Amino acid sequence: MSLKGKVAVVTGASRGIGRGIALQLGQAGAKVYVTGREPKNKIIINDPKFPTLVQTAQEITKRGGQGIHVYTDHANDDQVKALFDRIDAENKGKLDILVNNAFAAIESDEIYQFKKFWEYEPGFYDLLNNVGLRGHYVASVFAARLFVKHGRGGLIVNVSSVGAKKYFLNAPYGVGKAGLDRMTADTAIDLKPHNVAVVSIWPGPVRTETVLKRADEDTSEFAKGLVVAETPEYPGKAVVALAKDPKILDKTGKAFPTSFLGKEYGFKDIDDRELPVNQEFVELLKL
Ligand SMILES: NC(=O)c1ccc[n+]([C@@H]2O[C@H](COP(=O)([O-])OP(=O)(O)OC[C@H]3O[C@@H](n4cnc5c(N)ncnc54)[C@H](O)[C@@H]3O)[C@@H](O)[C@H]2O)c1
Repeated sequence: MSLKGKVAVVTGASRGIGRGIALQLGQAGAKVYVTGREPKNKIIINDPKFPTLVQTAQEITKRGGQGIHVYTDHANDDQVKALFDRIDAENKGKLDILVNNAFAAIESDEIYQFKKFWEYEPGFYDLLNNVGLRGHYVASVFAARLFVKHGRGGLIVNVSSVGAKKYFLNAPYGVGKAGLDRMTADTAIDLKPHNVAVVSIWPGPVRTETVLKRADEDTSEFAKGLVVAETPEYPGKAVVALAKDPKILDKTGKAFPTSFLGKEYGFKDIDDRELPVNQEFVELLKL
């Protein structure tokens, strides 16, 4: 079963997990709208050393889907509304999948300072949760309006983390991820009568460009752990499996580790590794 004919949006897809998810959706045949901020330095757009939104869209098309890049700053509600208006107009209201992934803090140096919450300025909370939690809420509002108006069902996947259930990185990271999983649970209740499922995924450590660059400069246990980490496309395989599941509404409102979904749906990472189910995550989620 392919995703040909399906229309998807992946937010924050110029690099990292968003890019990995967008590429897998494209490989499965979907039309994928990918979002990210417009680069300030136009010269890098065609430089293969710098992952860009345009390159993600091109790679989606190369793999058999249709990639469309739409420069969108997810801190700007008007731009997000314009994105969904465009999708509505270009697809006669058809939208099947929204993946809420854009996240502003991983690229900032501050997050790696591992300070106590009061040692950061209050605005640190906004860096973690404006494009993250709030931006995911805003995109969900506009996507839900399309899903409900056109009555064809749908799927929202929220990219969450173990930070939803235990201390990870810093206090506002956990607040945002716990809020996101709660958003998954509560928006799922509102959307279930419209056959729209909402699911959170928890990747394990992922070998994104940013994380690998940090790991090069780092000798911590976290950096060593990356040897067994997921590639950015493994969460993408999880999203594709969820999108193909005819019983997806059985999962609505809940969070799932990507490795748990790998076992359940029988997919491997793109380098052919079968990732062990993360038992700590499974216990935290009481799956
Ligand atoms: N990397 C990991 O190991 C890991 C593990 C579990 C969960 N996660 C979660 O996955 C999500 C993505 O993380 P990542 O590691 O891929 O981060 P990343 O920094 O590599 O990628 C974030 C993406 O969001 C985009 N973005 C940032 N600000 C934006 C804005 N204002 N508007 C539009 N796009 C914007 C970036 O351009 C980029 O494409 C986060 O929610 C993170 O918590 C990451």
